[in-house]
Amino acid sequence: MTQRAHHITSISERSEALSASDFERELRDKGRFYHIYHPFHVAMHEGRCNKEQIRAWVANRFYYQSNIPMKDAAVLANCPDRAVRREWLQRIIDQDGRGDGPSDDKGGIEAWLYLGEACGLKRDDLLNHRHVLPGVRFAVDAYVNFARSASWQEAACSSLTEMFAPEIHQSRLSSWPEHYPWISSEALGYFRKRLGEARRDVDHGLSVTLAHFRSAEQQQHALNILQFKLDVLWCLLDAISMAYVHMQPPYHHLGTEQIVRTSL
Ligand SMILES: O=C(O)c1cc(C(=O)O)c2c(n1)C(=O)C(=O)c1cc(C(=O)O)[nH]c1-2
Repeated sequence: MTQRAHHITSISERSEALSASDFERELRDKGRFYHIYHPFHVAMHEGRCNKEQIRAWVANRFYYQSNIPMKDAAVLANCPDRAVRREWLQRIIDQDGRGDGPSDDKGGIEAWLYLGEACGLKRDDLLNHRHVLPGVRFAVDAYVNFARSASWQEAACSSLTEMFAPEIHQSRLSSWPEHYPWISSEALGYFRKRLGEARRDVDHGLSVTLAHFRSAEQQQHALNILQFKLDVLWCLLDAISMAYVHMQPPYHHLGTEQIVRTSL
């Protein structure tokens, strides 16, 4: 806590802009706040999650997954630069795929549904977001709304948590087969697929960010945006922990009483 407070002060007091390489180093240093260090993620990595907790994570994380293409469509909608749009479009295709035929790339969302079904979840329940906790919904919606209202460069910067994603996907590929052998290894295809895609996205997002945020003030703004996105990811796991580790989901005092939720 003290270390973090000190870190933030030291950057915000700086009046001169950092060189591109120092700025990149500061952005990468934010990896200290990545959700790979969240107690739920650590437990998942170390094989301490039960089936219900794994299923809860997969179902709730799917809400993030489903919203990524809408977030990327918001970036496109706000971007007047055709060359950037051409490149950014690939992110939507990565998630949505190109079709459902045997030779088509079915995309990341379909790969996540496959993972969900391999974990014992129902496809319809995933698609209807039946298991999604309010805290997860609010955090993910905050990310999408940010991308809608911010400039496309700010939204590009917010995607930079992906700098830390290959390590987290790799950690799941390495530890899940040992700890959770009831999930087939083909079902981990999504994590494999993202290793390369995330690196490519980061090259693009980083080049946009380094070129756009130039003054000390702008660089600090970019670091704040990245922190906001780290907060989004952390909050997802907080909500999941509350419900499935501490066994205190929202309104748990009412016992098994069903909540009727209709869209607003
Ligand atoms: O499972 C994860 O821990 C994780 C984290 C992140 C991230 O760091 O934002 C992404 C993904 N996965 C991911 O699969 C993905 O497609 C993705 C896109 C983005 C983004 O902000 O545009 N983040 C992430």
